[in-house]
Amino acid sequence: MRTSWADLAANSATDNASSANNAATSNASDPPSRMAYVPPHLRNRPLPSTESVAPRTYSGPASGSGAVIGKWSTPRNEYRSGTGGSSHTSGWGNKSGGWDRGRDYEVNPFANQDDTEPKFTEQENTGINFDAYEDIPVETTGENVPPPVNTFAEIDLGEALNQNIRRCKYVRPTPVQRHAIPISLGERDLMACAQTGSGKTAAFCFPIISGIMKGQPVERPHRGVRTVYPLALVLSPTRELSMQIHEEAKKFSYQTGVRVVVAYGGAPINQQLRDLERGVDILVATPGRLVDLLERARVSLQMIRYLALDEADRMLDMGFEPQIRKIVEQMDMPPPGARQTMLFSATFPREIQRLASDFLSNYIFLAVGRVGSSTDLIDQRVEYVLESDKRSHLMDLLHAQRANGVQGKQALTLVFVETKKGADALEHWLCLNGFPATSIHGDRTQQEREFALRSFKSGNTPILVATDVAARGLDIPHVAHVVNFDLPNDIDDYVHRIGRTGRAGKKGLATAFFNDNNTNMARALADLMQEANQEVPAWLSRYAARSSFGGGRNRRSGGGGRFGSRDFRGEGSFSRGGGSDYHSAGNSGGGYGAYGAGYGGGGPGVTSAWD
Ligand SMILES: Nc1ncnc2c1ncn2[C@@H]1O[C@H](COP(=O)(O)OP(=O)(O)OP(=O)(O)O)[C@@H](O)[C@H]1O
Repeated sequence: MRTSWADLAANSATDNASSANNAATSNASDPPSRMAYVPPHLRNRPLPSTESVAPRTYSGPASGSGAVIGKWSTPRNEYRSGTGGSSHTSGWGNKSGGWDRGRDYEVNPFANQDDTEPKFTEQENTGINFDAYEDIPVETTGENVPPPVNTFAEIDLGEALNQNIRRCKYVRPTPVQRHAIPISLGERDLMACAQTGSGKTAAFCFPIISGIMKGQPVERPHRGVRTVYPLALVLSPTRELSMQIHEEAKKFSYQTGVRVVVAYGGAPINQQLRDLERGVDILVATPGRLVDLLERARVSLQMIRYLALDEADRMLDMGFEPQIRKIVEQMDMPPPGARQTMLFSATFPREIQRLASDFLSNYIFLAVGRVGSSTDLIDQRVEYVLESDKRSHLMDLLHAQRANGVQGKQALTLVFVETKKGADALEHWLCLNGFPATSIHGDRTQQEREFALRSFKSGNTPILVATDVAARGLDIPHVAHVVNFDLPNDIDDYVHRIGRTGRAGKKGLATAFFNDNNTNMARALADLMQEANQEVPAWLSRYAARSSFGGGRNRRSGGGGRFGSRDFRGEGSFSRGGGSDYHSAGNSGGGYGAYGAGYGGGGPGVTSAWD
């Protein structure tokens, strides 16, 4: 018999919360344990003059992008409890270590974790359940596919990078890494689809860093003194994801001589310009801010050798496609074939694959698991909840979860809602009812967004109410429970949302509230759950049967079995368990039949806050 959701949440919380609590208490200079709640309508007001808030000051050497200090000169009142500390997360703190590079100085990205959180980190990456991935079917399509590897040692990534992989405590490559890294090192273009939390970031970062380390030294043109010429560009759809990729890439490139800089919107551009001027090999950016930098001629893409699009399907959907085309096709970036292009996501609708092929040259398609499938590490629940009952139902979940949690602590719970207003309202209501919640959405300032995320990650505010701005890519270690308070209109968005838990081989729980407003999702949801070996409630199957011929933004509805709809080019070969015996499997049918217009949109007031 199944255990109840509350037991499950408690179980994942036992793993998660204790470490989260460690994280929350591990650093004596962290902000006080709970920030003062400020209702949404009172946010963004200047602090009373009596309030003393220590300004952030950068006391480290003039340097690297890691030392982004003093970004925000006017702390908001929400920061009251947070500004005193100096080292709550990387990026703000004054860390030590690293090497000199001219007048420059590289911050040691491992300093914090080595000093204060050894157990936390160790548990993090050695706790990965590789057995969970062993049986995942892998499919590759394309000419002369380089064979996969089983260990990092088999790949010649360079000693400095290998050393960082050890520092990250990555013992073995994950399946997507086993396949994608040799393909990229073989200088092939790649479209890669692998489940959420399966290590795609490293899969594109390692070959880029290694390639830059080993490549011929480059003579950058002297177009303008202030124009910089990165060798690699990594684009991602949200600011927080760009920041996260930047943090990861800095760890991987520590002491390799490869310099990584991030540029994203909502933050003062001057600091980013200064970081760029100190030199950049890999630029991680959101599209809007990059276009700004290109138009100011502060960045040239002329020397780009590597282009990586994370969450590539999102980057090429209607919202972003024009900006991406501008960056990739209308500026000075070398064309496909003259650069190496890597596209990564957990979902890849057929139409987006077709668009994406414009950016690629003779590419290899790699699918680890079914395209767009969720990992079966996530226990998925769907409950029928009327709109008017959602709040009380959520409260019941949270109460039970707290009762079952470690030392009565709330496990980290991420609650997705449809609108920004809805996020504010739910956060307010939760706080009024004694649940420590914060929120992240596109109407909050970047400063507030970053603070909310830090507060959630540290466990100070263990409930985060979010719009889809937090749906993709964010790797928050101890999220025990994802609640789809409002279901999205697109099954791929659901896949990304629930993928914020059950990461890196760990188990997680996802609960969705379903009612008659969500009938267009019934079939896709039931199919997805079935595919991930989840129990599909009989009532949901009935809705699914009824809505089989309905429309909705359900891109799977023509889909066939596990190997349905993969490489849109239509040919296929796959291997099971990642072995090297590639053989033709043909195309087992299906396709993303009903994919159509409207992807990524949303009605008035229903925007989901993408950057
Ligand atoms: N080889 C490895 N060994 C151990 N841990 C790893 C390994 N590779 C990646 N990880 C860890 O797994 C977690 C998930 O990785 P990552 O964020 O890259 O996933 P992802 O596939 O990009 O997920 P998403 O689809 O949600 O963006 C991270 O915490 C990362 O540090």
